[in-house]
Amino acid sequence: MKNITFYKMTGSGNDFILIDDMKKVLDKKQFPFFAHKLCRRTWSVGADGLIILRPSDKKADFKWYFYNADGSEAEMCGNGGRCAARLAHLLSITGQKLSFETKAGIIQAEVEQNLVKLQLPPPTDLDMNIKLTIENSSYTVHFINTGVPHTIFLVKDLEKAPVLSLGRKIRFHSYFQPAGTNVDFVKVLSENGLEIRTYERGVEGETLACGTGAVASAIVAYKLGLVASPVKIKVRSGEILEVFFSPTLKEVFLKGEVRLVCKGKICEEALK
Ligand SMILES: N[C@@H](CCC[C@H](N)C(=O)O)C(=O)O
Repeated sequence: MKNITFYKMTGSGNDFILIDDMKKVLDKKQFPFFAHKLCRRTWSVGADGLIILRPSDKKADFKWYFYNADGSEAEMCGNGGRCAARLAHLLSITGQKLSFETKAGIIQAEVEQNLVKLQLPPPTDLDMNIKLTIENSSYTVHFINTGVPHTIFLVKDLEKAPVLSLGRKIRFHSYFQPAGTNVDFVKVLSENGLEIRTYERGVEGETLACGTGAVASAIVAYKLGLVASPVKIKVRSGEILEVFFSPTLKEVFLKGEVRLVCKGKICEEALK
């Protein structure tokens, strides 16, 4: 790992370490360990997740390996996917229109300078109006899988929403086991506008943005008759993600800004 080049990128405030391993020099078995060590803030590079680009076995431009900060592997990540697409284009691994292989299927992407649009897999497992009892209080939530599992909780006051405490209780609630869930607290702003805060599985805390969470929130709000496509979603960083979809939800897109922050070499001590 020593002397390996990494890139730090942020997708609307969701930050990632990216490594080009198209030549397959790294040991795949160590990817979870690298994620766990490198994503530690203060002690290492620090990020919400680690993304490793490798050649695709199927008919895509590349295959990615995505790990959360705790070293767990996730099937998909909307903001990470937008970062990976932009990096692959910047490194001339792909053209402006590209595809990449994930555990959630092949994702299509389009890069236009710092704006990246992804087509996500059609959502699955929609489960509306779930009644949860947590410490003698009842909550009505909604579940959807937009590549990864998300639970949506509609709130009126997002500033006062107990994202960490209630988010963690919902994330680990028996109803969602064994996979667990990400939890999005959602406020409806208008027919085409939402604001969200997300508790992320695998980061085990609030992140500044979540792409699959933005998509999940927009689709659940659409199913409840609260919004129509396109939906602009304000995330915790203050940035706006755009989600648009066909009425049947067979085509779902996520668009937003991506920044390349820096490029560097991993030092041995970053893994200590
Ligand atoms: N931040 C991501 C989602 C990353 C995966 C998630 N933490 C999980 O384990 O399900 C996004 O932008 O979609």
